[in-house]
Amino acid sequence: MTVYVSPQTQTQEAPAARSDLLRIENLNIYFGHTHVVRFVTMQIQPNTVTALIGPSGCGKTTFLRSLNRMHDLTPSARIEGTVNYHGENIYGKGVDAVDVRRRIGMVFQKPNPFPTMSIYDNVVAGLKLAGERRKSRLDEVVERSLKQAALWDEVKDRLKTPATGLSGGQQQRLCIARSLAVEPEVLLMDEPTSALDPQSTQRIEDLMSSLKEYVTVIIVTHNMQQAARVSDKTAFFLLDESVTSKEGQTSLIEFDDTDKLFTNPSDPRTEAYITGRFG
Ligand SMILES: Nc1ncnc2c1ncn2[C@@H]1O[C@H](COP(=O)(O)OP(=O)(O)OP(=O)(O)O)[C@@H](O)[C@H]1O
Repeated sequence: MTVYVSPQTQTQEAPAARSDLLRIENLNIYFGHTHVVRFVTMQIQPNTVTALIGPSGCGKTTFLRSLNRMHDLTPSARIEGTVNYHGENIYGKGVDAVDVRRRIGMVFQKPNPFPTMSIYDNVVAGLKLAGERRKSRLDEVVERSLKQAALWDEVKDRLKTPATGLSGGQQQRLCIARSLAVEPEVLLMDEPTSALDPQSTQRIEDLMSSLKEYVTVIIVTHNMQQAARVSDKTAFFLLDESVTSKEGQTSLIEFDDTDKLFTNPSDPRTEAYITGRFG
């Protein structure tokens, strides 16, 4: 089903199969002359958690941000290749980036609730912006989203108090609730626990498996144990400058079931990384 392309720009292409929620093909990302993400091709299946791992600077965040057009406002960024969402390129002509970001949401490294707003208003900020005013509808979305983000029980008696009164971990779950409120299909998470204490990290990790019921999650993490704990699939990224042939120049070294990648990787570079020999 086409969900974000205006009627004039819809293509006649048949919709992709449900198993092809996101199909990334030959994706290259440059900042100026620097080739940061190279020839990445991968498919993301619905209702899965995919972890992106790899050494610092290998382009994980850059890749993640390309999946909902977050580089649009970076003048030096250039993107080649395609990111097909339900069979249509999100970078295609006439595609509305705001609409893409509603369907493919993002949670950032540091919790960033709107500081002047209450817990309630944070959750419904996106819906209100889209014109929703019905109190019953807003109430319903607040309860549903906070429950999905495993925060409802902790805040249900203080919804109208400032979001800044919450702990860091609670603020991050509030940001997850805020993203879920507009019912995205995909949630991109950029190291969502790196600013949190171990207990809050654990809460978010626990949340991950239930989130899969509602959304497809793609998460960048520095923490390999976390990737192994929370994800179904893992993608290992690396910029291997020793490879000179164009065919070999891909940032995506290995992409497989998480169990397989961590126990029996196919590529020696993956093995070297997961056993701590570099990075
Ligand atoms: N806006 C930008 N302008 C120029 N270069 C950038 C920009 N954003 C990222 N880069 C560069 O792109 C490369 C990849 O960065 P990126 O943040 O994607 O890596 P990463 O794998 O997520 O690293 P880390 O694990 O340290 O967060 C780095 O060399 C970085 O300096």
